Amino acid sequence: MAIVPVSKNFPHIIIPLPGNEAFARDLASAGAGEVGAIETRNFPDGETYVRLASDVAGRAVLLVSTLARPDEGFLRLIFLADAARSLGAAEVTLVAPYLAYMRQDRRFQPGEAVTSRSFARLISSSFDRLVTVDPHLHRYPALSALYDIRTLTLHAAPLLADWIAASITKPLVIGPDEESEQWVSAIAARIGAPHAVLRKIRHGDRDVEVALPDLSQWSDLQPVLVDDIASSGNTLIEAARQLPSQGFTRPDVAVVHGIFAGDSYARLAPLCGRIVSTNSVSHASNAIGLARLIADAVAAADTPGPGPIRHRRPPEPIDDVERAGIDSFPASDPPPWTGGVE
Ligand SMILES: O=P(O)(O)OC[C@H]1O[C@H](OP(=O)(O)OP(=O)(O)O)[C@H](O)[C@@H]1O
Repeated sequence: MAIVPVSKNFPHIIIPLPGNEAFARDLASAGAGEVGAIETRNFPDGETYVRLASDVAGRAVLLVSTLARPDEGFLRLIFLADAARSLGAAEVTLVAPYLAYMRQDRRFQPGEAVTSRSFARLISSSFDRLVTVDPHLHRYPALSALYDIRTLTLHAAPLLADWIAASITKPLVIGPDEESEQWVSAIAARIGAPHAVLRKIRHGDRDVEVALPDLSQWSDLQPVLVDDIASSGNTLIEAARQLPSQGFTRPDVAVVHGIFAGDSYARLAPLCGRIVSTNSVSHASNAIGLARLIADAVAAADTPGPGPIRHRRPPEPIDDVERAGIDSFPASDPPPWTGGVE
C-alpha cells in the first residue's frame, strides 16, 4: 500500500491513535496542522502491527493520544513514535490531553513501583516533546521533574471558568480537597464568584471521605464542584452527598478529565445538576473543547529559530532514511520548550 504524501506547507502532521481521530480533526481545524493516518491491527498472537500511512520524513509529527486506560494502547504508541523517528520525522511530539500515571508519584507502601517515574522514563525515551493539560501534579512542582523531554503544560481552568460564567447565574465554586484550591481560586477570581474548599481524606483507591466546612452563608448560591479528575467518581459523589445538609441545591460539576470509570457517572448523575468535562477523555459529559488551547500553545511555543529543527537526541539511523541536515540537541543547550507554560 502506498504512503500518502502530505503537503509540506502545514507546520505539523497530526497523527491520531485509534479513538483520537475527532480530537486530531479539531486540532487541524484549529490550525495545528493536517491530519495523517496510521494502519494498525493485532496479529493472531495478539502482538501489535503499526504502519504510518502518511509520509513523515522531515515533518514535525504530533502523535495524538489521550492516555485514559493507558495500558491498552501503550505499546502501539511507542511503536508509532519510534517508527516516525526512524522514518525521518524531524520531531515527534506526544499530544496527550490527559496524561496517565501521575497519581502513584511516590512509594506509599514498601515495595510499590513509583509508576509516575517509570512511565515518564518510557515516554521520554521515544518522544521529543510532550504536550498535556492539567497533569495531576501533586507532589511534583512541574512535569520537568519527571520528564526529561521538553514539556508544555496547559491549564483548562479559564475554559471551565468561562463555562461556569455562561451557564450558572450565581455560582459558588467548590473544590473537594485542599489540592483543588489552585483551580477553584483561579476560576472564582476569573468570574468574580466566591469559592470554598472541602476536606477530603482518602482511605483507598475508591474510598474517600469528604467533610464540609460551614458554607451556610452561601446556601442561596448554586454550588459547582470543580476537580481535575473524576476517576472512581467517589470524591465528587461524597461531596455532592454532603451539600444538601447545609441547604444547597444539587451541585453542578465541572471537571477537566472525565474518566468516570465503571458505573461512576450513573451513581453521580442523580446527585447533581449538570455534569461537564473537557474532551481530554471522550465521554458523554464532554462540553469543553481543548483543541484550540493546545493548537494555540503549540504554535506559540514553536516560534522557529534559525537553523534546522533540533532534536533532544539524534534520531537512530535505521533503514534507508536520509538524515542530512538534522543535528543533535546537546543537553547543555536550553531547549525552547523547557518549562513551557508550566
Ligand atoms: O474520582 P476519584 O476516584 O475520587 O479520583 C479523583 C480525585 O483523586 C485525585 O486526588 P487524590 O485524592 O488522588 O489526591 P492525590 O493523588 O493528589 O493525593 C483528584 O484530584 C480527584 O480529587
